[in-house]
Amino acid sequence: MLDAGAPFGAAPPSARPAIVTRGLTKRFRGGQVAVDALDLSVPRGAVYGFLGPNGSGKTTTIRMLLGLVAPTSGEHELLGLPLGEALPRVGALVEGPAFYPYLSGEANLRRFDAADPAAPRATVRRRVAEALDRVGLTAAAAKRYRTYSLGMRQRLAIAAALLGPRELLILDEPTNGLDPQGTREVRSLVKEIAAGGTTVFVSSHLLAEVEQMCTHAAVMRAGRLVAQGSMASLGGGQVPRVRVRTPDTADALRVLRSLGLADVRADGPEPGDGVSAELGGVAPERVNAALVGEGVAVRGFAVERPSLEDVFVRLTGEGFDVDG
Ligand SMILES: Nc1ncnc2c1ncn2[C@@H]1O[C@H](COP(=O)(O)OP(=O)(O)OP(=O)(O)O)[C@@H](O)[C@H]1O
Repeated sequence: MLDAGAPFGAAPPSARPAIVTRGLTKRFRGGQVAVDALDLSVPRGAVYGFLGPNGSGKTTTIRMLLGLVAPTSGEHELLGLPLGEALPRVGALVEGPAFYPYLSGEANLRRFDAADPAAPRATVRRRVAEALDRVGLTAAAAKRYRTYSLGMRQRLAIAAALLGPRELLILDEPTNGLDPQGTREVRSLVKEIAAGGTTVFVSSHLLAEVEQMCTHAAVMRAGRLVAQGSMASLGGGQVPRVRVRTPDTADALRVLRSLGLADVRADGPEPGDGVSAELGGVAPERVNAALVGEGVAVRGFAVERPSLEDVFVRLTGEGFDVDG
């Protein structure tokens, strides 16, 4: 929680979350509230998925975080620092940079870097080489941009955000418009960048993407934050259950209890309705072997994993595109 005294707490900057917002609000002219009293807290080292349907306020939030648009009210802090000090340590991909099709990836990055007055000229060669290496484009550095695949183009855009040492990377829908191959490339790149210690804040309208890539997530609905936390806590309360279809209800219940499973119950009043229990840490094959070993006729056996999709659809009242 934020400290009531100092705006964002008294801890030293390095001990504060990578992103904190308090009451962050954007009301556009015409009265529409795009972002409504947002309280985010992004832990250091997280891959933080900023999830919400189109129009839920993700881009507007990111633009406020980066100082590209002024909030109507509320405040925020990046890396525990005033925005001017934080921004050189933050890489961002909001609207993809416009690259020249006839220039190489390397030449494009040099041009991009030249447009940043804060970037030290003397080190451009090394910084461009490092950024290309980080996104796996060293071998394609001299090739013209127009020959790049969609995934390579997006990796170059991320390289542009990595031209300096970054503690925080903010990416707005980095897989939007990519083919499945490009999407895989960008996802694994995000994981690699995070493994190197950079906090990544990534927006997406794709639930599956956030599930695969992120350690934490926030869920937006119509400008409001409806949930945030670790992926485990967001799916909280829903533990995997084992479900057994069998006519031998009483015996099956006895075996499941003997294995120490929790919440063991018959799934219906009729023989054959089956039984179920929370799996806990017990391996499903052990459960099945125990049932069969005790002579229970197992006609069906399934482990039902908790579905974050169910949780998120309930929170947002809308379906997510889960095929991403
Ligand atoms: N400059 C603007 N003027 C007026 N309304 C705006 C402006 N920018 C965004 N909005 C509105 O604010 C709301 C939130 O938009 P925003 O782009 O932040 O959402 P989003 O979650 O990023 O969605 P998308 O993924 O479609 O970009 C939308 O209803 C949008 O129409």
